[in-house]
Amino acid sequence: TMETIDGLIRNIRIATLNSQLDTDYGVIEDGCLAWNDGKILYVGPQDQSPYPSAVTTIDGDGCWLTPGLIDCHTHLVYAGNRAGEFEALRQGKSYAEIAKAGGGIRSTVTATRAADEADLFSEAAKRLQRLLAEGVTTVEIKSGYGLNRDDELKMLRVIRQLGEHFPVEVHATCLAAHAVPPEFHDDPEAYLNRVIDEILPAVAAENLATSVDVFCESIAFSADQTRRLFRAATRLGFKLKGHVEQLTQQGGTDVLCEFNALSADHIEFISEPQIGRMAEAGVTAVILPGAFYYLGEHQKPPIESLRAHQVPMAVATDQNPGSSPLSSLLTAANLACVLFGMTPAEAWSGMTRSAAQALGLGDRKGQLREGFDADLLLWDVDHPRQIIHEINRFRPQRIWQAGQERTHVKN
Ligand SMILES: O=C(O)CC[C@@H]1NC(=O)NC1=O
Ligand SMILES: [Fe+3]
Repeated sequence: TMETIDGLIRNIRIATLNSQLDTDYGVIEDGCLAWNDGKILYVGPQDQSPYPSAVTTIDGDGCWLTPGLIDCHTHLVYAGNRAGEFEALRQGKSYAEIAKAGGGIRSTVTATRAADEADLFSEAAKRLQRLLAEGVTTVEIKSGYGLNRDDELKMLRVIRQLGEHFPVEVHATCLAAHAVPPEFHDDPEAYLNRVIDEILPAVAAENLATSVDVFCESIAFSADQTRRLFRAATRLGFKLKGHVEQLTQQGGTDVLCEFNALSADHIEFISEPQIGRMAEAGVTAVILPGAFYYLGEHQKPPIESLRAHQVPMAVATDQNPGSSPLSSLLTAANLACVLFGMTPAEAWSGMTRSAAQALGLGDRKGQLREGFDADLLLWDVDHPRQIIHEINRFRPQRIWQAGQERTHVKN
């Protein structure tokens, strides 16, 4: 007899998100899904299921089942807040002016350096729980507010602890190349040497991050400096991503394509040839409408061109205190549609299949497919598009992370 499997959900409509086309949800009506040991065994029409029952058999009562949500770009570990800049931004001061005046990233660096691991953990935990309540089952969290070896390691240890403490898969990214810290007196080259010679090796030695990221911008690091950073990061075995073409055109996207990086993030100022290179190099776009919205930017990322080149488009919160104080991935998805013209189906792909690709997880997450991780959300809606349409309205009825149901997540 078939040994009993862990779980089975029946009487459901399923949005598998398993078609490479962003235009549809990969819908299965009258479906069921079975899992064992945290992996999906069967997903398909109920009347073809080889599994009649399981240890846990659930009647989905006609609800929709989707993959768990993936927030593939956050800076949610930091101390303090930047509410004081809110008025200045609204009065027309630019993000770059605030940064040049010693505000911006540097003020969060000061607060984060002064905080200990316990404080950083407890502050970040509150923000992470907001994402978990929406059904986020995988999250990427960056360092980048330490900007020296000890404080970058401190941040990355907190990021690891968050993954150990909460029912979510955390992927850590080292963003030591986020800004030039005050002690380097605006000398990016000197600080970059410190990142390459001291910080990245220490992070690799403790295995505290799988990817390296960079802020390639007029107020941070150039394309050539990005190339130098990526050479070192590649030698140390890191995967690569970058904040590129966010406020100006710096050529960062070209460097990402040279290195077949995982993702190009922001890309409001990307050019048509750069999009073509992304398609050839298999680089995923990460669309971050929270920063565009909060900073009052005007240049939108070229969604139509990305769509025409079939570049996968992820959507993420970019949760950070200075440019995107947004702790809702569903709101980010709504903004991507309303501000940038993404469709709800593209936004759903952006929070699942394409977000997995942006983290190099496209072979096991972001779709309801046999052999993939059993990260599942059950929603009481008539169609998944409602979840993107109504702002801050819906939460999953039930959440499974690697086949384990989350019993409670404080909202
Ligand atoms: O302002 C902050 O604290 C982070 C800003 C954030 N980092 C980056 O590279 N681009 C951004 O918008
Ligand atoms: Fe960011």
